[in-house]
Amino acid sequence: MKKIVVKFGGSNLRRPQDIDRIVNVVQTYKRPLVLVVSAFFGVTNELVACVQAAKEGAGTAAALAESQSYTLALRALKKQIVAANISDPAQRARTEAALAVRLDQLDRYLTGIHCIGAVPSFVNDAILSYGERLSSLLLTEVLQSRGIAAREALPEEIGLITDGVFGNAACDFELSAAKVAKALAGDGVIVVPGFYGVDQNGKTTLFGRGGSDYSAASIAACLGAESLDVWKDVDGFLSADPGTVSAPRSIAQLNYLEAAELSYFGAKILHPRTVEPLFDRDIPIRILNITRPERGLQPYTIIDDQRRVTHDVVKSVTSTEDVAILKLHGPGVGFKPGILAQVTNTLDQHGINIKSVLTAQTAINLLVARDQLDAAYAALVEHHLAGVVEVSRNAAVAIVAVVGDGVLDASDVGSAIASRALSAALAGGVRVCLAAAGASEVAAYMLVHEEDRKLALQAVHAEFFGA
Ligand SMILES: Nc1ncnc2c1ncn2[C@@H]1O[C@H](COP(=O)(O)OP(=O)(O)O)[C@@H](O)[C@H]1O
Ligand SMILES: N[C@@H](CC(=O)OP(=O)(O)O)C(=O)O
Repeated sequence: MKKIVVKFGGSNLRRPQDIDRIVNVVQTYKRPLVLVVSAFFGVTNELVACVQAAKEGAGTAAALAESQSYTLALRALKKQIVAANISDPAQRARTEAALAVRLDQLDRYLTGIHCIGAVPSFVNDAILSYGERLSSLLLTEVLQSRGIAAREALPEEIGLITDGVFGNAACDFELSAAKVAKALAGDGVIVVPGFYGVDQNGKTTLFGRGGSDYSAASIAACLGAESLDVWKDVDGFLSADPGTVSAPRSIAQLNYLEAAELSYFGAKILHPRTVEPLFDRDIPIRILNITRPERGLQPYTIIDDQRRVTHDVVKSVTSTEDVAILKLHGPGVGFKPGILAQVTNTLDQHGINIKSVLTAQTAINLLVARDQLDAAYAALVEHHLAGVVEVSRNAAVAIVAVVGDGVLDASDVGSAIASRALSAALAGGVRVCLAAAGASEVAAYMLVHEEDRKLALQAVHAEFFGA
């Protein structure tokens, strides 16, 4: 029987008693499972803050004291969770002892960076993985205490090998697939901490923030799983971020392309690369809501390869501020051959990814991640590109995208979608800097002034889904 890979994230782990809901879900499946689990809500952010304080304090006593007070708070939180979920005193003591071993490891890493006054990338990734390492241990122990045959399997033990890029790794399927499948064979429930794999030397490499979705997708791909079931705290993929738009609609089905574009353009519900490993393996992603136990295992959203153009074409509207514009000005930059090649080579040498390129006769617009803007600007200014008279940058922008199969269709409805979105934004008073349609079959986007992001999202959502 094929396995189901089930992912529980921080949205399912907010309070100590939330573990109970997870145990109930696991029992509902009544079959062997691979669980991928994230850190408790907020824990990774705290670890990031600890590392940041260490970097800034560069080995000072104050920064060390801050780290120690954080790990003490984490110990207290874990004790609370154990007390809320394990009633047998002997097992409680055993779990606390096992957690203490892991917390001691974390303490040693944190003390180490204070001693050397620096945070090497491999240590950074190791430290940030502890939220997940604590959750997987804890969940395994709680499942065992409820009579469920469960065991923990760490990425370094099962051979989840990455390309070795610290902070933003990708899974190496050639090296991982067979080993992971073998290690995760067999009955029972196997709990794997998400968020990281290991390089070929066994060093922890993170999959980027929110990366447990991608861990789970990678494991599902290695196993040729029946499905990847992702449990969240909302009714599946929604027509917009519920934090910005009131009463967005639940989307019953998305195809892989649509889901990939939505995550790329900022829909926070899935890590941007979650769909990648599943695309050509035909493994569906099912999104379920842990706060609605009455629905059992019925998903709200299924993401698969079915390409369906709905009557209203647009399935979701999304936005992100993780973007900036780099503009190369020159009287004939759009005309001269070779400039773009030089630009991409230069940025590539500095490890900068170009999200999009829009050219005109007198300007080349490059969209890059906001945190790479300054490095990209410096690299291009330093390179002195022939024909470029000025390089300018603008970080005060946001992307708003409409996504749905058929958005760029030549039919009347499809071709009207991008202009409807743009008109709705403009009519709502949004300052639009740039618009693009055609780069993807299923998405069109516009760049707006960052202060107008919410307004734009609300106006465009209202245009397609009603106010
Ligand atoms: N289009 C969207 N559809 C559904 N949820 C969204 C969307 N955009 C943003 N979200 C947010 O994503 C959250 C779930 O994702 P996340 O917090 O990353 O879960 P987890 O931590 O479990 O991985 C929801 O609580 C919701 O606020
Ligand atoms: N805990 C990590 C990884 C992760 O994926 O978390 P979540 O599943 O809660 O998005 C983070 O916060 O980045």
